[in-house]
Amino acid sequence: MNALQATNRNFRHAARILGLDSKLEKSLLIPFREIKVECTIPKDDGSLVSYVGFRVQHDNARGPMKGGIRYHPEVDPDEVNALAQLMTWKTAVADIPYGGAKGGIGCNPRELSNSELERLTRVFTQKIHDLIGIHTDVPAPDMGTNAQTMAWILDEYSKFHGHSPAVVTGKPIDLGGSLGREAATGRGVVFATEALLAEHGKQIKNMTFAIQGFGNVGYWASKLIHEKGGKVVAVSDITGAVTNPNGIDIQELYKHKESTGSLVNFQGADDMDPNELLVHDCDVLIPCALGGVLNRENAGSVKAKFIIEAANHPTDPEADEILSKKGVVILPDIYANAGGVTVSYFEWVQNIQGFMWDEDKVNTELQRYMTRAFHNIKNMCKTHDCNLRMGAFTLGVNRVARATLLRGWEA
Ligand SMILES: NC(=O)C1=CN([C@@H]2O[C@H](COP(=O)(O)OP(=O)(O)OC[C@H]3O[C@@H](n4cnc5c(N)ncnc54)[C@H](OP(=O)(O)O)[C@@H]3O)[C@@H](O)[C@H]2O)C=CC1
Ligand SMILES: O=C(O)CCC(=O)C(=O)O
Repeated sequence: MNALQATNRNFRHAARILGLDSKLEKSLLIPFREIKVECTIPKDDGSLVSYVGFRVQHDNARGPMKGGIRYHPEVDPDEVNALAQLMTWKTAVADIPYGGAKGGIGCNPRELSNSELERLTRVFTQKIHDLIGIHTDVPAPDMGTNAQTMAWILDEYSKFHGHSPAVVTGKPIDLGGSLGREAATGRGVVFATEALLAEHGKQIKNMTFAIQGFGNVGYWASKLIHEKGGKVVAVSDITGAVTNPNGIDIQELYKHKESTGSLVNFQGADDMDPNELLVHDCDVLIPCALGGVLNRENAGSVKAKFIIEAANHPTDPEADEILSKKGVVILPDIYANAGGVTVSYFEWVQNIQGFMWDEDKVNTELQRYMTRAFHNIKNMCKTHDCNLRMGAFTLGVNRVARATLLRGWEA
């Protein structure tokens, strides 16, 4: 089952629980608009290379569509569709006034120079500039993209539409980015973890964590967990994995990766097989990289008691079933990683107001939104006697369904 089939299945399950009308269900599932563009750029050596870029705008019943842009070799239309749909439910779970979208380019950013990445981003923006906008669709970073990518989109978009900082979020502070946005997804993951653990009479301090991915989300989540006294006993990235049963010093590991480009051969930990990361002995597993990493092959061997889905759709439905039978508690992506889009919303609000918040205000508001969403999900779990994933899906789908019905269908 691919990402789209899995996401559709979860949506349909939620629609059944909510007793949605079948026509409304169908209309919520079909994307508002799917964009596919060809992007040809000259490489640094003068040769031409073509890439395919996608933007799927899933739903706008609750507000402008919102979601990241991913640069990764495995980007495909079904995955972007699934990720766009997840954004619709995520923004509704977080109760921010947005719909959902996602974009991506099938490329390997590691194999492109900075100037090639800039040309590719500008060509992609030229192709989609009339379909995105402050009140229509607002992109942000995702895997393989960052604040610099957003700066190029902002600059290219502004050539057509005038200076428009609110057209993207996750941009550099000097161009109107928000304090706290870079750390926001990881910080939100930590607030979500704290809310979940508190329900189980536990806290981060002294619990053990295994973290897959050491990019934006993985780095910030592991750094903040380490600062709160949690023991990060294993970390992996695309280059390998390291482990230390006494806890890894995350800042030292970060410096090591900065200087060597890799996690391996770090003095403060032992190298380990990266395939072992997801089944490593720990209390809490946090996937922060690719989708579909937990599947029927490895789910039975997972030792963690809690899984926090910082990545999007890291658990496929078969793994979901195996893990819940084992009693593993899964905090779903559409809630666990919503801190990023929540602070993106704060950034957009600041741009529109022309007023900058200090970082404490951003973090305090983020915690309030994450805690409120957790309690709303728990209420749905009680009402519908369902797990946290269905609690989050029913919460999000119900909000979008209500907004859609209120708008009405008259042509
Ligand atoms: N950025 C954000 O605000 C948000 C991101 N997310 C989700 O979080 C996840 C991570 O995104 P983000 O941190 O932004 O992306 P980044 O590109 O910053 O980091 C991705 C990380 O995953 C690692 N990685 C890639 N492939 C593998 C692999 N096969 N095994 C182990 N590690 C791997 C990369 O390794 P290396 O460092 O070696 O390249 C990198 O450390 C994605 O699923 C994304 O959709 C969700 C909400 C918001
Ligand atoms: O910050 C945003 O707008 C979107 C972040 C994102 O792509 C995600 O939550 O998956």
